Amino acid sequence: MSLKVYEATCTAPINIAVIKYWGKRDTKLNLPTNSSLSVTLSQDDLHTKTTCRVSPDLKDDHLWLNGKEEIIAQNKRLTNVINEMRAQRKRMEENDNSLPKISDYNLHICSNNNFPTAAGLASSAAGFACLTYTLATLYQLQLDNVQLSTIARTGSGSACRSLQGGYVAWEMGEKEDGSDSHAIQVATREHWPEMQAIILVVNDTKKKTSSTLGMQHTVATSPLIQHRIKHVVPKAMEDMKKAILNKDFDSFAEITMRDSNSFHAVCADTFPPIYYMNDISRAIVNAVHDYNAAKAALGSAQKYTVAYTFDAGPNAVLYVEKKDANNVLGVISRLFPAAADNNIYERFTFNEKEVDEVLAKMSTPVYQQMNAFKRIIDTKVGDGPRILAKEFNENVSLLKANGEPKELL
Ligand SMILES: Nc1ncnc2c1ncn2[C@@H]1O[C@H](COP(=O)(O)OP(=O)(O)OP(=O)(O)O)[C@@H](O)[C@H]1O
Ligand SMILES: C[C@@](O)(CCOP(=O)(O)OP(=O)(O)O)CC(=O)O
Repeated sequence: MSLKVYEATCTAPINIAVIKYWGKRDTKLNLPTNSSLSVTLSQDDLHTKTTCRVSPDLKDDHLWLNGKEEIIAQNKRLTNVINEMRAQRKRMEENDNSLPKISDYNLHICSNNNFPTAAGLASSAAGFACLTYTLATLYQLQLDNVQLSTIARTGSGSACRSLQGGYVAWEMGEKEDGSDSHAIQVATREHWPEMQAIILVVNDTKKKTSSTLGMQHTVATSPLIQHRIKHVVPKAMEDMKKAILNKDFDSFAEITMRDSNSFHAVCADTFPPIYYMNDISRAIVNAVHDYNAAKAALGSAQKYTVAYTFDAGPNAVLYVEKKDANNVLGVISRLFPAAADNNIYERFTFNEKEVDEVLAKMSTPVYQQMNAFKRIIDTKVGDGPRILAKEFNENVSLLKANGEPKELL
């Protein structure tokens, strides 16, 4: 006879930083050398989904990521989060005898990302936020989002910012134990609903230098990062919070682009240098500056209509207000053409006359190589993690009744 099963399934969003986290002062606890700030993107488009189950039936702990087993004991990031959540549950059980002793049961975890893993699309952020949130739901822990963020941080730094929706700051903190290094919401997604993001996926394969290692090399070898930490980021954080609260797109855009450039400059200052952006990324940067100038010349009251940012990879994330998103994409479709048999732009309809008007004021040449993008994701600002089920539900769970992972769809 099968014994009682406790299970939870949740989803969590990715976040894309507009002020980047790059550098650790403590590599075990993922304590950063600077604060950072990000925008949470909609889970309707990109998300991690995770099911966690405990039961006296299960013989060992197991975790499957995108259908493939990961050995938990060999992955410090996973053990950090899982051990801490178990310990929290155990303390609760010790203080309340009426609670079932589920912290002693083995765990089966199944997690799927609906987008490429380890390709610079913040999979570790969504992944560890989802793991933390799903375990908290399973174990019924009474922790708020700020407390959860300190635990998710020990899995992957950027994950602490995916526990809330909207605009989220990760305050670096000062304490050695990391208890004050957590994420705080700056504004909800409803505060600035016009904000949209367009992700131009240039490459969706696993990157050569992981963020974890890349930032450690930068801290160890780059003199420039000291300037970034001490003088650039503190002011950018203050100015960015004001820009968001005032819904001031010009300031938001300029700080975002400058910070992306500052981050890639410290990567280039690393020895040997790290280059995440490629020729297509740089062509996008030039096109965005040219586009902004053309719009201003055509009488736009804004200095910037669109902003770019690049994480540890060549993919561009463009932030743009809803009123401008279609025109920006229309111009991109002309400058980065798709071959006749490539339908990447097909789902969009552009006002070709308005696209021509902007292009006439621009000097960026058409990119010679066709099919620059593997995929285009147009999305909006989103909410924090969602609970899909607090018990086993066959339709929602990623695990079969016998505890094995379901086949990937
Ligand atoms: N759903 C998940 N559950 C648990 N761990 C995950 C999940 N998704 C990703 N990870 C972990 O995160 C690692 C990828 O992190 P990495 O920082 O290299 O790439 P990324 O997060 O996609 O890119 P970046 O952080 O630079 O934007 C994976 O190899 C895996 O260990
Ligand atoms: C460029 C970034 O995306 C780097 C993210 O680094 P990670 O959070 O993936 O690093 P670890 O803490 O080692 O897991 C910038 C950012 O998201 O702030």
